[in-house]
Amino acid sequence: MAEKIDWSKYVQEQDTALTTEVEKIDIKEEKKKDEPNKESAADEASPAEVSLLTKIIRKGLVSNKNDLEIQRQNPNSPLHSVKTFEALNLNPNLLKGIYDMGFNAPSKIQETALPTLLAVPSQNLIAQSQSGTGKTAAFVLAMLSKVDSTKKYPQVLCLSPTYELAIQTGEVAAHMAKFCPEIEMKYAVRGEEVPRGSKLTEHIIIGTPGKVMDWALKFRVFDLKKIIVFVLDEADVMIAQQGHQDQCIRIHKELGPACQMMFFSATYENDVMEFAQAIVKNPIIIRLKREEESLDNIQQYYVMCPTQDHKYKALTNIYGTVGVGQAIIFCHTRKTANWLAEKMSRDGHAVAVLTGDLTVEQRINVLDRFRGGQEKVLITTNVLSRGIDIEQVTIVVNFDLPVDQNGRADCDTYLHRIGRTGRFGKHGIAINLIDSSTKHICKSIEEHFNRKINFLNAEDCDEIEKIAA
Ligand SMILES: Nc1ncnc2c1ncn2[C@@H]1O[C@H](COP(=O)(O)OP(=O)(O)OP(=O)(O)O)[C@@H](O)[C@H]1O
Repeated sequence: MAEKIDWSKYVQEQDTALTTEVEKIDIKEEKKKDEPNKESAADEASPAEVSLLTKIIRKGLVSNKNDLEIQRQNPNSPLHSVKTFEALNLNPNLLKGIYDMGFNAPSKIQETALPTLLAVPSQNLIAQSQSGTGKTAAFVLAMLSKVDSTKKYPQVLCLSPTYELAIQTGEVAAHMAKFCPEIEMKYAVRGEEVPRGSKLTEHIIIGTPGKVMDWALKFRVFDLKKIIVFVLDEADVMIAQQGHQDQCIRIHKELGPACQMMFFSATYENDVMEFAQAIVKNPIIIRLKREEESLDNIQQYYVMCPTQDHKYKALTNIYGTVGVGQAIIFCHTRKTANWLAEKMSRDGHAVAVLTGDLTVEQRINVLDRFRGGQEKVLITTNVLSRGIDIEQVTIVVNFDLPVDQNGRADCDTYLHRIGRTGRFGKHGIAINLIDSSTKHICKSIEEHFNRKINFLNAEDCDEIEKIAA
């Protein structure tokens, strides 16, 4: 008979080993600047909130103009891309599900990642691609393809950082598996309970780390050793965020050596990527090349405004003249955002405001209304800087330029703020309201991206009309 393992001892040992490894790699728990802050500080969201809001705000596929960079540690790994879903030799009922979702051809990340995800023998993957480029659909398709429905136990495990994202992924899976009723799924999220002593018979588990850990390690309702596919969605958040990190790593440690790893994220900080590579054996790595090109369709301007009131006047002038589409206005603090929202509302504009004051539910509500066009102007802070993917947004205004904790130009945030308008070859306009004390920041941004930011006279309606044409 096989020797009985003392799991609690085993888990403890693994934890200690892992903690040492994590410390060695020096993953920051969460950056201080991401913490909810005092009134005067910049308003930032946690990565988990950002990813949730990003998903909520976005509709439809974002076409990725940037190249993906592929690295592989094992040169013998097969690498090819596919231009059609048929070329993947999928179960015909899955293919039917894909077409039923309205997908005609794979997106860039799908054409690159799917052959690796579906390869036999299985191949580990760490993939990065921007939000909305089809990552979820890619790993869901791989999850469904790998299931052996004749075996009545969990074989695929997908971890998401939040309840909402787990449900969203489950909904994608349910739609894709519409014509494969034999594949069964189970959510391991809050509110879902399983009787102690029972064994799960579903093939796929989609859940949050805490619940999955309870089910797998405390109640033992399924066996992590039998999982053949392990998906870490929002891997960046999962690895870098305290709480999630410990749980994911514990779960990961329990998986069998042959389990296929699929790590997906829109962003990977370097230390997180380093850590991912330390725990995923021989992965193929698909990384996004830097987004420099995303400024191509966006005309950038600056307007000189000596005071806050001048900024306000410039803003209403520009918006009143351009008038079409929707606008997002970024402020540095919640206080400015609320002040501006109040002033614009008083002047009869339909504005929405989204700051870190609101609960996640309230933010979703605000975004839903904005996406539905109920408000034309959304005033926000950095809480939303990485989540702008609303097609009808034609103007992004930096009421305050993004700066880092040291008051220097925050070029990454600038790119995130303005880089989501002007998609699909459409023109987008970015307007920066500056004064003599922030002119140098505008200059730094201009130099960083090597893209001209032109002067705009906000009192000259003809000129404004010209830029909007
Ligand atoms: N091949 C495709 N053809 C058409 N639409 C697609 C395709 N793949 C995905 N989509 C759609 O594009 C949208 C974005 O896809 P998906 O949610 O998979 O992106 P994502 O990269 O996972 O985004 P995020 O990082 O926000 O999770 C969804 O509405 C999805 O239904």
